[in-house]
Amino acid sequence: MDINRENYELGLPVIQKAGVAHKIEFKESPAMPVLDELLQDEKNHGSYDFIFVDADKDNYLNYHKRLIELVKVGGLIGYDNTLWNGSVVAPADAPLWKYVRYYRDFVMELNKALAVDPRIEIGMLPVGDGITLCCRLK
Ligand SMILES: C[S@@+](CC[C@H](N)C(=O)[O-])C[C@H]1O[C@@H](n2cnc3c(N)ncnc32)[C@H](O)[C@@H]1O
Repeated sequence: MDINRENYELGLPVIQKAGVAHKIEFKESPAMPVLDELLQDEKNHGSYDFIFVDADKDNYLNYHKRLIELVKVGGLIGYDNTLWNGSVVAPADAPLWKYVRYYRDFVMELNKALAVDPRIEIGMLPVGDGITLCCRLK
C-alpha cells in the first residue's frame, strides 16, 4: 500500500519479470484506513508472515499498534529508517536537516516503544538507514 503508485510502478517490471505479479495486490491509499479495514476481518488477525514498513515516520507507532495484531506469532515486522540518518544518537543540538530533525523524535519514540514491547523480540540491522526487525512472541 502506498499513497501514490510511483514506487510500485517503478518496481512492477521487475516483479513481472520475476513472475510474481499475481501475488501482489497494490492498494493506492494512506496505510491507516487499509490497516483498519484489514483488522475488521478477524481472519486477517495473526495471518501475515512478514510486514515491511517504509512510509511516514510520524505514524510508525500507530502502524505498530495495528500490525502487531495482523502479523502471526513467529512472524516479522520490519521498520525501515530506525537510525534515521544517525540522528537518533546525535546530540540534541546537533545540526540536522529540517526534515531529519522533524521526524527524529518520532523515530526515537518508536525505538523506545519497540525496545520495551513485551509482545516482540527485536533486532536492529545497522544497514542502510537502519532496519528494526520485530518477531512477534505472543
Ligand atoms: C521512502 S519511500 C519507500 C517506498 C518503497 N518502500 C520502496 O522502497 O520503493 C516512502 C513511501 O511512503 C509512502 N507514504 C508516505 N506516507 C504514506 C501513508 N500515510 N500511507 C501510505 N504510504 C505512504 C510514500 O508515498 C513513499 O512512496
